[in-house]
Amino acid sequence: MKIALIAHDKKKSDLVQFVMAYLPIFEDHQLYATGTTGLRIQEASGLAVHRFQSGPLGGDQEIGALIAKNDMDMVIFFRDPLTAQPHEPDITALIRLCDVYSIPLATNMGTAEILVRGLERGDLNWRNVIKSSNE
Ligand SMILES: O=C(CO)COP(=O)(O)O
Repeated sequence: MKIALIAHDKKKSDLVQFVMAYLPIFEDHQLYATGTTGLRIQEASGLAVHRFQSGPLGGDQEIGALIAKNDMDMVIFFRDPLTAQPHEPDITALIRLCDVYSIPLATNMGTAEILVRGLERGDLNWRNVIKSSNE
């Protein structure tokens, strides 16, 4: 599965810890991230992460483009709800696209735990069915 990992600055350490906690699961999947988040995850975990632009420079939109092509299976986006972001429209657009394409989206660690455990159990295998029917 293709998983997008994104975190705002005050949530980056949480996301890195989350990835480390579930390393054996994340190792089995293709990881994508916005620029700075991806760098932090790569440095901490040694995992290969495809990095897009930093969020304020268009990274959220690049991930959104993959979602619009139904080419992203899960988004884990640790948002900071207490800090204004200069690229708020991009963030809203990314979340909207997840809803348009029914892409599982976690915006906090509590939901991310459920998604990742579900991923391990095979709860997201329906994504393979959708992708093969689109080919
Ligand atoms: O701003 C972001 C998401 O909206 C994250 O971008 P960075 O991972 O580059 O900090």
